[in-house]
Amino acid sequence: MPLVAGVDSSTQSCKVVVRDAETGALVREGRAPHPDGTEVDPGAWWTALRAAVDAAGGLADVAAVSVAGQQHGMVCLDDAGAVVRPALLWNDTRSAGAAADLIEEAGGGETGRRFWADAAGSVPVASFTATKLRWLARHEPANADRVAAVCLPHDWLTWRLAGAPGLDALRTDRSDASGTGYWSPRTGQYRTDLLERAFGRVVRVPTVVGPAEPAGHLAPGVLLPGPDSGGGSPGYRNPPGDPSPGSRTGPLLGAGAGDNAAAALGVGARPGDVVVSIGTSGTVFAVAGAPAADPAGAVAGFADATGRFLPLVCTLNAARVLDATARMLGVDLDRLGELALAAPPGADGLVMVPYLEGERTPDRPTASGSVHGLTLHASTPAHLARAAVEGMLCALADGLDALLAQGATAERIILVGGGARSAAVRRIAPQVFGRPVVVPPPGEYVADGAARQAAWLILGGAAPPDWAVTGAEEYADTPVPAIRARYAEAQPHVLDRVAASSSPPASV
Ligand SMILES: Nc1ncnc2c1ncn2[C@@H]1O[C@H](COP(=O)(O)OP(=O)(O)O)[C@@H](O)[C@H]1O
Ligand SMILES: O=C(CO)[C@@H](O)[C@H](O)COP(=O)(O)O
Repeated sequence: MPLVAGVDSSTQSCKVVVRDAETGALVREGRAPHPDGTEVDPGAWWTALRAAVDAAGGLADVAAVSVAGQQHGMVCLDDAGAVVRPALLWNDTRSAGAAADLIEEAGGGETGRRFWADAAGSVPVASFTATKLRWLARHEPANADRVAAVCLPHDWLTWRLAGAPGLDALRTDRSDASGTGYWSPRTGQYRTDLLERAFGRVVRVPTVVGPAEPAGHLAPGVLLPGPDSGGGSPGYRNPPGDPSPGSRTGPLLGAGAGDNAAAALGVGARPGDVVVSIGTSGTVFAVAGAPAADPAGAVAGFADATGRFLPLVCTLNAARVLDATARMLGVDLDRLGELALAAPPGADGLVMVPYLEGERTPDRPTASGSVHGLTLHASTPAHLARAAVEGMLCALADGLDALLAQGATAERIILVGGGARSAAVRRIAPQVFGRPVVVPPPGEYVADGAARQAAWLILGGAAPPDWAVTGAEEYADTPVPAIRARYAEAQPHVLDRVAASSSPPASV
């Protein structure tokens, strides 16, 4: 009964699961929080990973570990392997202007968007690593000059687990490489010309390893309790010039994956499935046999973690819309759900357009959220709670339409992520999507997908081991098209954000 571990280093927290490699049975798990913010010292992820591993009872008995993580975040390393500046995360919108510039420089408009969709699978938006590199080159030239390598959150954590053994040992996988903007899902190769276009020069990037290939070995002692070297300056554990990714005797490290690709692996998504994930981001994605290239920019043409493809739509505003609305109403998430279900479908015309962090799909990086249709009758906590759930789901339903327009089929819609723990979300989703949704039991499907990849690595074979996901429940209801119609009317009418006040609001 070999054991394997999977890690999900996501936006809000780090989760670790330890599972039986053959059956997939859960043996133990742990988690630890991440700091808030869209700019984070990678050292905080390392600290959280160590704490989550500790809470999961350690990794002394596992045969392999894979790390999945939030996509796109820019982790820049200098020649000595130290982090150059805090990572800019996928939901940091400061590089929106850089995205527009990259499209303009490629011919602008439809020509520029088509260039990027064909070359990198996706049209640049502020989320992608390439645009963050452009921002760094323009706004922090001294930091840009120090960059010797750029990698992603999961690449960096895998490298730290290997003992930070030199920049040559950086590894990534297809799914996360496909979110950089300088890797082609169609050819499976880096486009260093696009990296140079974005950053002004070519820097080192992680080697892309196949879905069931090793990325190194867990370095002895790297997770033992004791002083943590943090993220700033891990330094080299191996002599400079020794490119071996860590010790050759510890548990194997898997290639890892972007968190959405890992979720697809964790829920066992197959062609015909559309997964809707409601975490910090809202994502709608499908497993596909061919790469997507959407010049409109709504669908990102990512690769998956099995050798196939993962066309995906992402919104910046999902579970935190519920957090924010619960905060406004002074209730917890369970009560928010009860309130939402107490109001009628359509919330008597009250609509929330939930662009609380700007928005990525549609591309409205400077937008703020809005509430429309206020009347005396609809001015109740229940109506606002309902409008929040419906608005968040309407944005995802628009994503589903975009995915279907790119040729995906939705024989089954699978709902996952922290937001799927809400009974209101599960029950309102079929009304908004116009189709039933399947909800697997609450779980950490990104970490599970990473663990399944680790099991594939040690068991071998042409496909990952069969780990049955049992106990899924179907939620069905009569579609209520009026909810989306009213949302479509309200959606274009939002204000731009104003700069946040530096002082906290006075307590009431
Ligand atoms: N019972 C619940 N009802 C509604 N939302 C929930 C519930 N439990 C957790 N969440 C939401 O889950 C979110 C975290 O989801 P998760 O998928 O772990 O995010 P991420 O992977 O982006 O860190 C939180 O913002 C929280 O609002
Ligand atoms: O940017 C994307 C996908 O393109 C996001 O899905 C991030 O990968 C963050 O994921 P979560 O932390 O919300 O799971």
